[in-house]
Order: sequence, then C-alpha cells, then structure tokens
Amino acid sequence: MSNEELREARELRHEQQFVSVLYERLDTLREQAEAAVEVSAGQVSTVRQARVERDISVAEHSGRLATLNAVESGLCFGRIVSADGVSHHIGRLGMRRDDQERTPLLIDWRAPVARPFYLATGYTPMGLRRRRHITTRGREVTALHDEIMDLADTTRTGFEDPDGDAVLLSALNSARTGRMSDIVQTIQAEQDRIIRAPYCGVLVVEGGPGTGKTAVALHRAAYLLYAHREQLARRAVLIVGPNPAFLGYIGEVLPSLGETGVLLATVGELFPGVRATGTDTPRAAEIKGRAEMARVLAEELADRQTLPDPVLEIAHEDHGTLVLDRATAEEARRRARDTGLPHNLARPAFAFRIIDALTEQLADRIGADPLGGPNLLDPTDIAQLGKEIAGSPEVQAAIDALWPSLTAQELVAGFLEDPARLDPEDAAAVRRPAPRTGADARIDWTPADVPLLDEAAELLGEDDSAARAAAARERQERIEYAQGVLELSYGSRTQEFEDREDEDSEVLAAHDIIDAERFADRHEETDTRSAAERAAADRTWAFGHIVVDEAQELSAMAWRLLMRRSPSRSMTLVGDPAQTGDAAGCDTWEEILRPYAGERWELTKLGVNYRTPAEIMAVAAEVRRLAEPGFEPPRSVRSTGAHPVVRAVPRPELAHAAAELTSEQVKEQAAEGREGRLAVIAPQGLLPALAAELPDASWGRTPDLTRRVVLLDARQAKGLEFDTVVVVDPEGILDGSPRGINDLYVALTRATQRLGIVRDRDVPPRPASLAP
Ligand SMILES: Nc1ncnc2c1ncn2[C@@H]1O[C@H](COP(=O)(O)OP(=O)(O)OP(=O)(O)O)[C@@H](O)[C@H]1O
Repeated sequence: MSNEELREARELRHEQQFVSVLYERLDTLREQAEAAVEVSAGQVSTVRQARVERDISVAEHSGRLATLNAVESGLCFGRIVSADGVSHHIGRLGMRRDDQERTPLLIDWRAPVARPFYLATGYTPMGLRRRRHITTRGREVTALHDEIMDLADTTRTGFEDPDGDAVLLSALNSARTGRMSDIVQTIQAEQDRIIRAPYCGVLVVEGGPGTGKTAVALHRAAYLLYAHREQLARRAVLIVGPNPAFLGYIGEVLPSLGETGVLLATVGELFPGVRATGTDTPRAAEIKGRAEMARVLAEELADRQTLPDPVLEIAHEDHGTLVLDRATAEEARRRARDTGLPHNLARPAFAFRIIDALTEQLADRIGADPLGGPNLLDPTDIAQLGKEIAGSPEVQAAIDALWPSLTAQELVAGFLEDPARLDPEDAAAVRRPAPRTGADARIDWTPADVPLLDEAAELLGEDDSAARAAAARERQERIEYAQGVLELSYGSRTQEFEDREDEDSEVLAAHDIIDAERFADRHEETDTRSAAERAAADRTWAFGHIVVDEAQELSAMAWRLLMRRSPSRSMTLVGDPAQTGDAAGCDTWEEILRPYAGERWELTKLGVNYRTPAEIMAVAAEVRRLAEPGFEPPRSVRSTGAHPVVRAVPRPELAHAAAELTSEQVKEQAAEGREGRLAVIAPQGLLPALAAELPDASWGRTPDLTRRVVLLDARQAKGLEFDTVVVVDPEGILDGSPRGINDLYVALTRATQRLGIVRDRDVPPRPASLAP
C-alpha cells in the first residue's frame, strides 16, 4: 500500500469508528424508548385519569421511538472542522453522550451550529477549516468527500473534492425509486436560506421545474418543527399537495428526517366526513373554483330563508288554525339576519319571534273578553301558551319550512341540482342530478366541491349547543372529582407533615397551590391523539403552519378554505405560475394573496434546475417560448450529452411506437446498470391505447409510482420525476386545454436523464424544434 492509500484507509477507519459509536448510541436510545413504551403500556389502572396519563405516555414514547427508527439510514452525513480544530458531526437528529456533561455527539442538521455545513464557501468560510460529506450504506462508511475552506490549511486526507459538488451530482444522477428522497446532505445555500426563513408571515417560493421547490418546502417544514417544536406540536403542520399520487411520492421525506406528526392532504381531503372521489370536467372545476361562488352560495342560502306567500296556515292540534302572515315572518327574518350569526345559529332568534307572534295571536283569541275588556289571560297563562306553541310539531314544521336547519352537504347538493344563480351555460356545466335516495353518502363529491362545502359550513355555522352543554357537564364532574382529590390531600396533611419541624417545607401538596377548578382544567387534556390526527378530523382546526406545494394550481375558493385554516397566516407557498395547468388556477401570486395578506408577503426565487439536464431543458424552453417569447429557463446544473430522441409516425401508430421507444429506453437503462423509473406521458385520450401496448405499466387514477413504467397524463405528472420520460403526441397535449403550453412544459421537464418524444407526423411540429 502506498503512503496515500494508508492515509486514506486510516481516515476512513477513524470515521467508521465514530459512525459506529453513533449507531451504538442510537441503539441504546431505541432500547430505552422501547422499554419506556412497554413500561407505560403495562401500567394497569382503573382510575380514568391514570389511564389517560398512561395513554399520553405511550404515545410520547412511541413517537420518540418512531423518530429513532426513521433516522437509521444516513444517520450521520457530514462533519465540520472549525479553524480552531473543533469538530462536529452533522446528522439527522441530535444525540449526546451518556456522560455527566451530556457532551454533544451528533448535531441536528437544523441546529445553528450546523449552518456553516450548508453555507460556508471558500470566500466566506464562516470559521470553517474543512467540510466533509460522509456517505454511508447501512452502517458502513463508503465514501468521504472533503472541501478545504481555509486555503492556508495544508493538511490533506486524500478525499479532497476540488469542485465540491461530487456528492450533489451523485445524488442527482442516482436512479429514481418512485419516492422522493430527502436532500439533507446536499442542501444548497440558496435553498438553506429559504428553509430557515422566519416562521411568521407568508413566504412564497417561486422557481422553474426541478429547482427543488418541493424539497425545500418539506425541509422547511422539518426545520420549523425543530425550531418551534412547542408551538407546532400543538397546532400541527399541514402540507397540501395537488393529488394523492403526489402525496405518496413525497410521503417519505419528512419521516426520513425524523418528523412523523405532519398532516399531508389534498384540498379535496380537508372536509372531514367527505371523501371526494368524483371527478369534474375541467370546465365545471373552473366554475366551482371562482371567487364569486362565495357570493353565489350566500345568496343560495338567503333563498332558503323563505317567506309565506301570502300566509302560512298552521293547523294546531288543540287550538285550531294559526295564521302566520308575510309581514310577521319578514320581521322575524330581519331580526334573525341582524344577529350577524351564521344561518343555523341564527335560527333560534327566528324561531323565537315566530313563536312569540303566534302566542300573541292565540292569546288574543282565547283570552278575548266577550265584553270588550282587556285580555283575560294573565302572564303565567300566556307563558304556558308559549310553551305549547313552541312544543307543537306543526309550529316546528312551519319554522323548518321558513328557516330550515341545514348541513353544508344539503346546501351544496341543492345548489348543484339547480344552479339557477349561474348563467345558463355555467349552470349546465356544473348541474348534477339529485341522488336517487337523497342520502348524503350517495353523492359523488368531487375535489372542487370541497371548498364549496367548506364555504357552506361557514355560512351555516354549527349548532354545537348540545356539545357545549355536554362539555360543561363533563367539566362540572371533573371539578367535583378534583374537590374530592383535594379534600383527601388536605385530610392526609396532618399525618404527612405534623411531625415535621420545618413548617416551610419545600414539599407542596396539591391543595397548597391549586383550587379544584384549576386542578380539573389541568387534567382536561384527555385526547391522546396527535395534533395532526385531531386536525384531520376537525374542519375548523387552525394550523400552526401550512405548506402548499404546486400552489399555482389552487382555485380562489380553495384559497378561501386554506386561509381559514391559517388565521395566523404562517404559510409557505411554493409553485411556478409557468406550470399552471388547472383552469381554476391562478397566474400571479398577487392575485392569490392580495385579499388575505395585502402587501405583507415575501417572494423568494430559486434559479438552478437540479433535475432536468441542459439538453432536455433546451427543448422544454422552446415550448415555453410559445407563450413567453423572451423566456429564459432556470440554469441546469448538469448536462448529460444525451439529446432528446424524437420519432414521428402516423397517428394510428402513436401508441405502438411509444411502446417500442419505451422498451428500448428500458433496455438502455438496464445496460447502464440503472434500474430507475420511466414515465410515458400522453393526452388522456391516448392512455387506454397506450395501456394496451404497455401491459406492465401502472396507470389510472392513482398510479403506483414505484413500478418500473408508469403511464400518466400531463396533470398527473405534475411535481413528479423519473429517470426517463417518453412524451407522446406533444401537440395533442398542447391543444388539449387552454393551458396546454404549461402542461407540455411540465411533461417535458420530468426526466433526470433521458427524454423521448413520439409525435404525429401529419401535424406541424410546435415548436419547430420538436421535429425529428
Ligand atoms: N440540494 C439538493 N440536493 C440534492 N438533490 C436536490 C437538491 N435540490 C433539489 N434536488 C433534487 O432535484 C429534484 C427536483 O426537486 P423538486 O422536485 O423539489 O423540484 P421542484 O422545483 O418542486 O420541481 P417541479 O416544479 O418541476 O415540480 C429532486 O429529485 C430533488 O431531490
């Protein structure tokens, strides 16, 4: 072995020894967490409070265990050595030695100490002498890459990486798996600044395809959970993505960073109790997403607050016919509306006026003095009459007819059956026949219906008086229980402390510091579900932070829903208006944010494309220039030398030619020793023919992205990436929707290595560069 080889072997051995110590420590912590879970779970008690405490403790220790299990792969990935020789290892979570000083062993990548690992450069070394990337497979250290920050430092390890980008390029070139990986080892400086940007306010991250917007958004969520753990663990973080397949694609990133308590959802999943499995035509979705739908629904609801025309006759069981005239009902309606309360909560005010008027009418009739004197009924009689009126099923039916108690589902379903407030063409596009049985469960709700349901729920309000009464009763029981506990505690005082000389004992009993009410409140936290689980079940939950990916796709109505879930407006929105495909989507951030945040939001941009090689990006940019002649794409960090392959065939042969090109590409990938993933992206109408030609491909509503070949339309491909992409009938995608240019741009920018295009030879290529 040469001296250099010996030096390298020694360096690698040292690093391996340290990494092994880290894994030993991880194992110990895991064993402790496992034991703690077992001990907590084994505690048997008949006392409710003890059971609750046990469940909370099991949940806490299980969460800790899940975190420790999640960081197994790539536990430690970096090391920084400062100018004064102090060294820190950087990893997925922080760990300390089990010594008296609790010496730090591994620094969490999110800790301030780790920051130079991401930001230091030769020009601004931030006090570093050297930065090392440590690559591991399992628990074995397989490679080291060192960057020298202090040019005066002449020591060499043999692992120097002169360009400092070997680890990044290796990550970008690695075969895709159908699941997004974290980028914690190679976060770039421009990305790091966004990840660690302040927690409050609305931060918009804009960038072209492949600039790492999704990766940055997810790492930002992990960072915020670390930096503001207390607040966010209670209020939870919500991550919104465009469709379930995309959420599956990104779903492993946060767990790999040790964060498991985050809610991932599409907007269509944010109305508890409704599963939006239906589909709208693009036009119907666009109409339902318009901001004016808020007004339309409010007017629809106002129409449900009806008036008798001219009178409503109520046949009372005991007292004959009562007559409710239009003026009385109108007055009651005005008063109920004037309360400013949502519809269902204003209903008692309406009912009160109606009952009052009917009682008066009946009292006039029954108590009328035949001799013309004053009414013969006294106030007690009148109160009794009022009770009878209020309890009468006929009167209740009349109130229901004029001011019905409604659910959001009823209001929206009714509107969609007869969207009379829309112009006739729009109405025809959104109209949906009544379900045969009228039962909610049978309505095929669509994702675009969900913001309408949420709007309706806001307008209606929830009559939670029964739930509140139950909660009050429960609290009273807890107070009584607490009084019992405190009395016992006080009773035992004499025995406990009587014989003690020091009256100012530091031991405090419960009765010394709290009263029964506070004691009861302290034990109120009985819900052991995580904040994310509770948030998922609660329509009115206010999240601590919301991250919206592909934010450009959301409709104005979807934004109304999301803003209600974020009263503090602590949000990170990432997207690219050039990729907007949804007809309901927005073109500018101002359009989205002005109504909610005015000028108080910040725009940041990412400008380097980590995904798409320069050769592919050149073709995609030509497409974009059809809409924006001066368009400049984000700079690709790599160039592969592999130019896109274009084939032109007669239209009937498109599917067959695409299948042929696909199998050629799969073979080429295999010959390179690359497993990887391949996507065939085509207009929706071609998918069945392609599926017949590609029997092993996964396709459909929620394709399995881990399969070797998947078949998608351009909308489904949004946000995803594959080693190789074959785009079929690009002009078909271009002409397929009003935002077809954006759709084609998305389709062409999904590949990390190769792009193939199969086009109809009888249509003129658009742009000209798509010609073979
Ligand atoms: N710093 C980095 N280190 C390693 N890989 C990175 C880095 N930044 C981005 N990537 C990779 O680049 C690819 C593109 O990232 P991402 O999907 O986040 O981009 P995007 O801007 O959301 O793209 P699009 O708008 O096209 O959906 C991913 O594979 C991601 O892991």
